[in-house]
Amino acid sequence: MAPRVLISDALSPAAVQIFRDRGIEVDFQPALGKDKDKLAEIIGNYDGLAIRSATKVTPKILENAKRLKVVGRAGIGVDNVDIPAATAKGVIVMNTPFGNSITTAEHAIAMMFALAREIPAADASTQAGKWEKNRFMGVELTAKTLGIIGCGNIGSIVADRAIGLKMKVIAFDPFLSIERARDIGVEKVELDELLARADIITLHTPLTDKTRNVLSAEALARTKKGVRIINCARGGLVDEAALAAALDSGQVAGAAFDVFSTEPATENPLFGHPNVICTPHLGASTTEAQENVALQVAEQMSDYLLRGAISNAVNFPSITAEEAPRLKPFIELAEKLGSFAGQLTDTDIKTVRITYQGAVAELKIKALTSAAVAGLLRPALADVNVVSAPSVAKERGIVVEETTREVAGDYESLVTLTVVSDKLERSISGTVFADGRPRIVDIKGIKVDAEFAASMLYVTNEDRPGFVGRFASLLGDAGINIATFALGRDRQGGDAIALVEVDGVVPAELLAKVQAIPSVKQAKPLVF
Ligand SMILES: NC(=O)C1=CN([C@@H]2O[C@H](COP(=O)(O)OP(=O)(O)OC[C@H]3O[C@@H](n4cnc5c(N)ncnc54)[C@H](O)[C@@H]3O)[C@@H](O)[C@H]2O)C=CC1
Ligand SMILES: O=C(O)CCC(=O)C(=O)O
Repeated sequence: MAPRVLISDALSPAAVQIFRDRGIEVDFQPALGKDKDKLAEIIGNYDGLAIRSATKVTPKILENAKRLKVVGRAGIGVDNVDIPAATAKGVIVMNTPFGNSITTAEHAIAMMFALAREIPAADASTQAGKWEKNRFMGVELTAKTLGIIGCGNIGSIVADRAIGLKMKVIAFDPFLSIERARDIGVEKVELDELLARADIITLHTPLTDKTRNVLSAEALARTKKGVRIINCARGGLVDEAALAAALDSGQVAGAAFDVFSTEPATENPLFGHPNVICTPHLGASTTEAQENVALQVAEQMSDYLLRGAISNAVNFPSITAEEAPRLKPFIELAEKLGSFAGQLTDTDIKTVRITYQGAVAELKIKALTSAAVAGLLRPALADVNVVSAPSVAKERGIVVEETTREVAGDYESLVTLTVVSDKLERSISGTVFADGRPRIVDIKGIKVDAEFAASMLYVTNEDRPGFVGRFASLLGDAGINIATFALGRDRQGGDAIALVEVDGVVPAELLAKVQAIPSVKQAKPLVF
């Protein structure tokens, strides 16, 4: 069945075409994002959801999204998606981190000019027939200092354009290296210095606990008198009420805002102030940017739904379309090793250690580790998956450690999963043979060679004569056919294991009889 995608915001129709060309069924309902009840009602029919900013992907929507695999944000900010809730449900969330950066930077520059020359007010006055030539006296931008808070993709494009306008650019961004600052021609400063020196401040950070109200009443009081402030990033970065007061007092000469603490913004402390310019979150609204992000999100979502390739996911490592087929058998191996250990472990798991040896060490091991942890947890938590597994493990206090060793041993690739609980430490190793099928090659240091089969019986016993005969005849008497039989032991007369593939489910009475064989220590049915 072809995957189905819902577009619930006003994306460029270019996205619809991409989905159709790739053989994905698509429903384009650009106004649906505003109707959360209707969205909750129909989301269960879709594998993918493509959005801009109007759709809020809440826990309630996700609760109903039974087959949803991916949310694609045609844009940068994913603050309208509950990422922890999506991750917990195993839904990949991807964005398009560069497609609208130039356009948004241009909007900030446009806002800067509009503020410097009071263009909106002058326009309104002129068109009202007033010809108030003496009312509007602007400021020149050349040689002024622009303070950028958040100098990432958009901030650095703004810096580039401002340098072209012969402005001096200073930036506050704790993650901006001195080298990068030098390369892009900005002076890296601390926030206090930026506040004290900037003639114009423009914000380009995401909204986080650290950036919320970065321009608070107290910060605004430390700005240069007559500063102008631009926010084309996220509402909530500036304390709007404090800014309105600073505009009233003349501490701030003007403000240009594209984003507001509540959106859609129908009322706001800044509205109606003579030195304020507002736009309705138009930063990304150009034909070019919308086409870029729509095409990109549709390509990314199609690649994931059809080929398992992941790019620009905010809650999972990237996997290219080339890597996906190489990774697939190892994801299966890791998940099954995890499942093997999970089915055998009844006690609280403290630590999971996964070692990747040989060629597999060069693959995206983060994805493999997530798969192993998902397999490990699934016997206890049915709906954990590769995306949600790391956060579920963290929630349960399970430490996940991964190690890579490039040197190959007996196998070209070897994955070893060790589970540590209060009572025991258990290791199991596997590999993928040339046929692409995962194999178990070592259990607790005992060499075996077995495939993972739908129904298996795992037995540990003392290595004594007679076990195999009794065991096989018990299965035969119960009418259980043995498909494959793998044996291993650490030494003659030592610990031995049997891993048997059987047709059908192992009945409880048979299990009890196997457990009653004197040399048997443990017998456990396993399903894969
Ligand atoms: N108005 C609009 O329509 C649009 C708004 N945006 C918003 O613009 C913002 C920036 O986007 P990008 O530049 O693409 O993101 P980015 O991730 O490339 O850059 C953000 C920068 O903020 C910095 N930063 C993080 N915490 C900080 C802190 N506490 N103090 C100072 N700097 C900090 C980061 O180090 C990074 O360099 C995002 O929030 C995004 O949602 C993006 C596109 C359109
Ligand atoms: O889609 C939009 O218009 C908003 C863009 C935006 O805010 C973003 O990409 O972060």
